[in-house]
Amino acid sequence: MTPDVRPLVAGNWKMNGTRASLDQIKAIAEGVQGPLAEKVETLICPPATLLYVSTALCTDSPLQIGAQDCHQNASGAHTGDISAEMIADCFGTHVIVGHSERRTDHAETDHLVRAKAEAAFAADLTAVICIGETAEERKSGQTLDILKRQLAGSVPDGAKAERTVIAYEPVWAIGTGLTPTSDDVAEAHAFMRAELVKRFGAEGQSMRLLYGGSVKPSNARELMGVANVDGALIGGASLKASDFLAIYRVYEELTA
Ligand SMILES: O=C(CO)COP(=O)(O)O
Repeated sequence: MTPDVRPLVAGNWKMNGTRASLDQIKAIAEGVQGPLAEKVETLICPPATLLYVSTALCTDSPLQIGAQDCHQNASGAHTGDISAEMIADCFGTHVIVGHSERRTDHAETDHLVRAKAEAAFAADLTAVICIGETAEERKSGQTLDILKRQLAGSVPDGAKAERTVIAYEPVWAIGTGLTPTSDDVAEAHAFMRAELVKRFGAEGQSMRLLYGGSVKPSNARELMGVANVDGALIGGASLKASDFLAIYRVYEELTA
């Protein structure tokens, strides 16, 4: 954790979820009611098809709803894409940009990710900007160089802590059940913090740095307890309300 920074526990449903899954959103929305919500923010990013109906289910809950991607332009001839403005129009509050699956599946570059984050800011959304090294890059000792390059390339100038979340997701840890050691997470997060402070000063000190990649109820306590880890970006385990809530509740102890 980072002193004076409110953690964020976020779920990325990826290309999973139909109307039947709305029961899980409802259960999460109910489960995050209570005093812990004053200390810890929560967010679920369902597929775009469920965005509007999900926000409607959360009107009485602190659970926030976001999207998984946006186009860099505000509108126009871009078949199949959605804009940040459309997400905001559905009462979404956040958008994930630069997830490694999009960098791979859609050849997204740091330059494009930065433009998407700028589009998010323009629509008054919080951008959850994802970065992380591949297994090969880690093996060859390039992890910190990759993080440096991705941070420099993907985070817009003028990014503010209030609207910027960085998610460190080692590509090799996503959906594999593998996680870095606490020491490796601590090293990566301390490095990212230092880079952000160098560039953004006090704003960089309070930007939230999430860890993502095989976060489960069984390892959340350890990972969330690492210095400069201000929450989680959870894939598979966020699809089940009981798992998501179990991860959220590790903060009962961490914030006590
Ligand atoms: O990619 C992720 C979240 O964005 C992590 O996914 P898993 O939690 O399924 O490893």
